[in-house]
Amino acid sequence: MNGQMTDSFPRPILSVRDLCVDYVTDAADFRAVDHVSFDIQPGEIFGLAGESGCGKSTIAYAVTRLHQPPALISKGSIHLEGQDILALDEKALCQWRWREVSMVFQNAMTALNPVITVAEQFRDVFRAHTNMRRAEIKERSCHLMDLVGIPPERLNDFPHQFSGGMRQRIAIAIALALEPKLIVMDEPTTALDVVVQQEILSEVMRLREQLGFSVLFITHDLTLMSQFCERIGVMLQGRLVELNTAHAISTAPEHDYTASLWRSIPPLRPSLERQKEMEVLL
Ligand SMILES: Nc1ncnc2c1ncn2[C@@H]1O[C@H](COP(=O)(O)OP(=O)(O)OP(=O)(O)O)[C@@H](O)[C@H]1O
Repeated sequence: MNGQMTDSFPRPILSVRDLCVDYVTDAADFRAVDHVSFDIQPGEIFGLAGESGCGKSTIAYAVTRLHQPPALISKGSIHLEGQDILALDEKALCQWRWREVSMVFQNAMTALNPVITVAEQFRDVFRAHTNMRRAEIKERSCHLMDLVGIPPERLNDFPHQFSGGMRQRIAIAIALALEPKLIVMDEPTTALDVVVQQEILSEVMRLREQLGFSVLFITHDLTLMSQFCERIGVMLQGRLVELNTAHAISTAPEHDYTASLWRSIPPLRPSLERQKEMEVLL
């Protein structure tokens, strides 16, 4: 497969090799992730695309070691900056999450605790992972709110007092709190309207420039993904069937399934250029 980028980047931040994840139940075993390998480079936004049920979220949970039974990693390896993630015990994992890798999921309401203020949610993360004092935590929380474009005065509000887009920005701010190397975003903007979606993703790109983190971005929306990601892996029934630059995936998909994903998106106002591309694919 193309798009490995080995020449320009000497060492990946995340390296997933030959990963297999099974759902093991009394009734049957089901292989949700089937021998998947990919790397994410420092500062790269890497996308995983594919239809519902192809195993994207299972990979997100495995990479963050948030997977729970019946999910079982039955084969392969995951390294973050050379560290073997599958070898970490629970205590090490607690230190590792947020500091090295953090997560933003689809529904911020489930990520944010509805009964405590946003300030308290920041405080929880800082208290669990740093020795920062109260004043320092407040200052850092204000800075993070500012970074994602929400007035710091709103720190004392509760999650339900914010719009869906603002809640997702707050989830991103908390994910950035300890300056992790990798942020896993699983359908982070799916529940939002397209304008807010674009705003938030532009914001993430800007923050990435500023802070240098990498992103594993998961969505079923290939159009959005191709605007946002440098490289894309396309999944089908647990397998990674194509991995390439976003440009190549959108202009010259190599796998029939990738081409069929594009065909399934109805263009609202296709440009002449796009019409020609579509004709080639069809
Ligand atoms: N707890 C579970 N027990 C058994 N099978 C599961 C479980 N969770 C997920 N699966 C199965 O694993 C496969 C991969 O699911 P996964 O959620 O990773 O897909 P996805 O690509 O993220 O889909 P979506 O975009 O709908 O979230 C699916 O076939 C799903 O039915």
